Parts: sequence; C-alpha cells; structure tokens
Amino acid sequence: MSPNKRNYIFDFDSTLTRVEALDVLAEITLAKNPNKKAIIQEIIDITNLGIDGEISFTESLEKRIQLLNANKADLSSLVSALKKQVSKSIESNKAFFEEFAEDIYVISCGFKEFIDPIVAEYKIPADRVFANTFEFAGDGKIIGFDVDNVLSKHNGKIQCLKNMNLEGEIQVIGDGYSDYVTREAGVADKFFAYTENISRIKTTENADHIAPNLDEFLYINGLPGNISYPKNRIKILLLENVHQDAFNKLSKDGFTVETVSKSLSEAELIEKIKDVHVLGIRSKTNVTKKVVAAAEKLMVVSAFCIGTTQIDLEACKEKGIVVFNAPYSNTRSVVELAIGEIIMLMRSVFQRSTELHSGQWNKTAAGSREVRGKKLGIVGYGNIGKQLSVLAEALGMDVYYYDIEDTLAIGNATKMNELSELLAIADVVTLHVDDNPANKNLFGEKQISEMKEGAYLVNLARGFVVDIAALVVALKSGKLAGAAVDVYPEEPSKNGEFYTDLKGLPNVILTPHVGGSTEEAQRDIADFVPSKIMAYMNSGNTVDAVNFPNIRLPRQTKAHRFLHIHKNVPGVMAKINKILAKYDLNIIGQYLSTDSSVGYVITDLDKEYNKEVIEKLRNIEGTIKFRVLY
Ligand SMILES: NC(=O)C1=CN([C@@H]2O[C@H](COP(=O)(O)OP(=O)(O)OC[C@H]3O[C@@H](n4cnc5c(N)ncnc54)[C@H](O)[C@@H]3O)[C@@H](O)[C@H]2O)C=CC1
Ligand SMILES: O=C(O)C(=O)COP(=O)(O)O
Repeated sequence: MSPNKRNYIFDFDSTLTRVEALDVLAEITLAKNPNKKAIIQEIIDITNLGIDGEISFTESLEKRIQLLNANKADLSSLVSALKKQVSKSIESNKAFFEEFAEDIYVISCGFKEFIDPIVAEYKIPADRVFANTFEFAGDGKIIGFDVDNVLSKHNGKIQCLKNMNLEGEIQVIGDGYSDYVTREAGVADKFFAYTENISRIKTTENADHIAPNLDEFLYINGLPGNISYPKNRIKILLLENVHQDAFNKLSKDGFTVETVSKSLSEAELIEKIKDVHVLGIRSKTNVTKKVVAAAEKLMVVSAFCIGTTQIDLEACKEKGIVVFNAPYSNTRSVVELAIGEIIMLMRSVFQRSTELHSGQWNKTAAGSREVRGKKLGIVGYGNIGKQLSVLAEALGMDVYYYDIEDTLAIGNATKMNELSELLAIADVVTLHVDDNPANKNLFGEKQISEMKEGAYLVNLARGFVVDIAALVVALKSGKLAGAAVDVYPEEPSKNGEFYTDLKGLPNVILTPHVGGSTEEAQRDIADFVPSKIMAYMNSGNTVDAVNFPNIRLPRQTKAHRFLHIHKNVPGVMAKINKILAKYDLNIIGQYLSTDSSVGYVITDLDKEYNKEVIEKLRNIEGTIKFRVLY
C-alpha cells in the first residue's frame, strides 16, 4: 500500500445528485394521485427526519416505501430523471472520478437499483457502491428492502465502513448527519460537509471542512480540478443596498457574496476589504488610496451607479484593480424625475400640497405656469442631458444646452457657447454635469446672479456642484422662484436624520439622492454590473472598464489563459514572450491592450505545459497582477 493512499467515500442523494432520489420516485409514482402534494411533503419530512437522525433510519425507510407505492417499472424513469440531476460541480469534474477511480466509493442509504447506473458513468463500478436493495413482490411492486443490509439500519454507514476495512486515509463527503457520524465514530479521518445542494446545520457545524462544491474539496486536497480556483473562495462584498438580483446572480455563479445595507467609512472599509476580491458600491462609499493600499486581494471595484469619482481610479489601476460602472441603467430614471420636478416647480405643486396637508385651501393661479413654450437650459449635455432634451421638447419646451465638450444637438435643441448665455435666457436651469471634482461649486453666487429673475434651478448631478449657501440666499430673496435638489455636499451613509439649510424654504423640492433609485434602474444595474464582474473574473474581459485598457477576449475553450497586468514600461512584453518561448508553450492566441501606464496581456495556451512558467511570469519586474484561468 502507498503510504499516501486515500479513499474518497461519497454519499449519493443530495451530494452526487442535486436531489433525494426517493422524492423524485414519489413524483413519478404519485403523478396521478389526487393527494400527491400532501404525500410528497410527508415523504420529504420523513426523509429529513431520517437524515438529521431524529428518527431511526429503518423507520424512515419503511414509512417512505409504504407511501411511495412504487413498482420496478418506475425505476427506469427514475434513473433517467436522476441522470439529469447530477450535481453541477460533480458533472464538471468528471475527469477527477476517472483519474481517481480506484480510490472512490459510494456509501449510501439509498438503493443500488438507481445508484449503480448513475455512478457507472463516473467510472464507479457496482462493487464499489454500498447501498440498500429493494424487495419486490411477484408483480414488481416494491414492498420493502433487504433488512440484513447494514445500511438499512441506524448508523449503518459506520458499520459499512468498518466492514470495508479500507487501508489508508478515509475521507467522507456528504450532506447528511449520517455521513458525519462516521467521522465522529472514528471510522473516517475527515468529513467534508457537502453543501452544493443543501446545507444542514447539524452536518456543517462539526465538519472538518465545508465544501460548497467539488471544486473546493479538490482544492483542499490538492487534487486536479476543472477550474483554476474554486469560485466560492472568491469573496464579493456589496455595499449600499445594491439590488438583490446582483446577490442572486453572483451567488448563482458560485461566488461567495456578502451584502451590507449601508456605505462604510474609510476605517471600516480598510478593515473589511482585506479578504475581498470584488467590491460593489454606489455613490456613497469612498474607495480611497488608503482603502486600495489595504486591499490585498482586490481585483475589481464596481460602481452600481454612474458616478465613479468616489473611487480613486488611478490608485486602483496602479494595483491592477479594474473598475466598472453602470453608465446607462439609471439615465431614464433621472430624466423622468427631472421632467416631473420641472412641472411641479413651475406649478408650485409642492407648496399647494403642503398648504392643504396643513388644512389650508389656497386655490390660485399666481406663479403657476405651463412648461410649454418655456426655455429649458441644460448644463451638461451627456447621456442624461440629451435624453432630457428629447423628453422636454416633446412637452413643448425650447431646449438650450451648454457643455464643455463639443456635443451634437439632439432634435431642435440649441447649443450655447457660453454658460452665461444659457443662464441669461433659461426659465429653468437643470444641472447634469458629470461628477468630476473640477465641477465643485460650478454653480455659485455669480452663476445664480446671471440667471433670469424668478427662474428655477434643478440639481440632480452632484451636491458639490452647487454652493448651497448662495442658493439659499437666492431663494430667500426671490431671485429664484424655486429649486429641486436631489444631491447634497454631505450625504449620510445610511437612512435616518438629515439636515440641509434648504429645509423649510417654500417651493423647494428636496429628495434624498433618489434620481437613479427606481426599481427598473436598480434591477438593470444589478444585471449589467454583475455581468461585467463575471466577464472579468471568469474570462479576463475588461470591456467597459472605466480605468483600464478595454479588451474583448474570444471564448476560452480547452485552453489555459494567462492574464498578466504590468506597468507599461519598455521591455516587459519582451520579457513575457522570452519566458513563454523558453518553456516552449503552445500558444493558441495572444491579446494585448495598453494605456499610458498599464499593459494587459492575455495568452491562451495548450493545457499541457511546465507549471514552472507561472512563477517565472509572476516574477517579471513590473508585474502588477498575474493569474491563470481555466
Ligand atoms: N441623482 C442621481 O441619483 C443621479 C445622478 N447622476 C449624476 O449625473 C451625472 C451625469 O450623468 P451622465 O449624463 O450619464 O454623464 P455623462 O458623462 O454622459 O455626461 C456629463 C456631461 O457633462 C459635461 N460636463 C462636465 N463638466 C461640465 C461643465 N463644467 N460644464 C458643462 N458641461 C460639463 C460632460 O462633457 C458630459 O457631456 C453623473 O455623473 C452623476 O454625477 C447620475 C445618475 C443618478
Ligand atoms: O448613478 C449615480 O451616479 C448616482 O448618483 C446614483 O447613485 P446611487 O446609486 O443612488 O447612490
């Protein structure tokens, strides 16, 4: 015997397959039974009681077989159904079962009649499957089971393993308490709680390891797997109440995702970021230089919003951290709010509403005007500005815009060359500049003084763009007839108390930064951003990254992919290619994208190569990050 001989003992139901086979058999045999639902629930309850050790296993088996009312003829349908229900990571690691066939056994309290044909496809022969067998009546009806089989008895797996008398280390992999007890009884050396399909506290709390999938089990054992790194080891932290869909999508892909409903301070984030690979934030969390410096494992920062100036993009890039955002998902939501607020302001609707709420009937047309024919001045004619331009025109407004870039007028909008020209004619000025810090106090006393008497101001861009003190003065003096403000120089990290000097002023609409907060926008962001995260983490794609050379990579098939991020200094590419040549690698494709400071080179190569090359590439001077994907 080799001193390192190991035996891998797999459970069947809910481990090798996603389901409990007898539950599936019940679905088949009870298909036409009017009490099907109730009986199936009874079977599931009994199954769980048995798995958790609450009732004796023999009792659970007897009861279920009675309720099943199954026949031999039903078993072929069951096997076909189970073939489609092999656990995802078991299926994707078929090569492991083939390579280690000699060391793998199945011990199950299920039945050989359906287990044997399923596991045979994984090179596990019937003589290495230990399970119960059915007892049939003359007409094929399943009437019981072989009561002499140890696996039909309480703690049968312990006895079964003892009887097998295996040499070497014994590792048991299963989802049930009946698997764990083998370790407790000392007949197994290690127990892996297998949680890919179901996680049971009684099983996980005492396990040596928790394996959310086979990849993790293989990784812990240093065994070859079909992916480079178990995804459950990749930690994603989502802050600021990112829509639940993002959690669902990323978890479903296998990542470990944690959510926090508020933003974190710099100190909190420094503490939390250490073991995080992907960070998801919205507009409130600042990813500063210090945070980036503390982020030892961080590979992606994703803004689940449009703005990205809360992130130190340069610091991220220098550390090879790719930043994504959602540039279009909430555009329409902001535009609709802007339109609504413009109408509400010009009709003094909030004033009339507040009066009526406090018992005052004030029916008046004074100061109430239609938007039709009025001049709308849009400052910042980007994605939001342009879409607003279209909708405002549809309402009959005359649209004027000012942008520091030379942008094309949409529809009948008129471009203004100077901000002051626009301010002089607009009845309503609405701000949609980007969140560049250079726009701090873009709108102060001077700009407000250049506006028409009795005009309105809308700010849905960033709080720091408007000098609030100057705005308060203008509103109090009547220079401006009203304002709608969604964003503030200082915003709280979570819902609760908030104060602004604009509080209580008439005809001022205040909203708590909800321009992009619609169900549609948040759902769309939670679809868009995770798809970017997954494209980068799973294949290296940087399409739409905001701080990084963009590259769209072809699908990686049957290849290993080397992803090398380096400082864009002369000679690095030459060194990479020299090493690749030295190791005589069979290169299938190579892709390079650079900007002024960073180079990103991706090499796809044949699976068979000397693994030494990995360390050599990682150690090239100028390397920022290196990883291998397959
Ligand atoms: N209130 C909210 O919930 C939301 C707020 N926003 C804010 O809206 C901003 C604009 O969004 P998008 O239109 O998608 O951005 P964008 O980048 O497409 O457009 C911004 C435009 O502003 C122009 N610009 C920048 N500085 C300027 C200046 N000083 N004067 C004139 N034009 C200037 C740019 O050239 C660009 O055309 C975001 O950066 C974000 O700060 C975005 C979404 C939701
Ligand atoms: O998209 C943006 O830039 C916004 O301002 C919206 O931010 P939020 O996701 O609501 O924190």
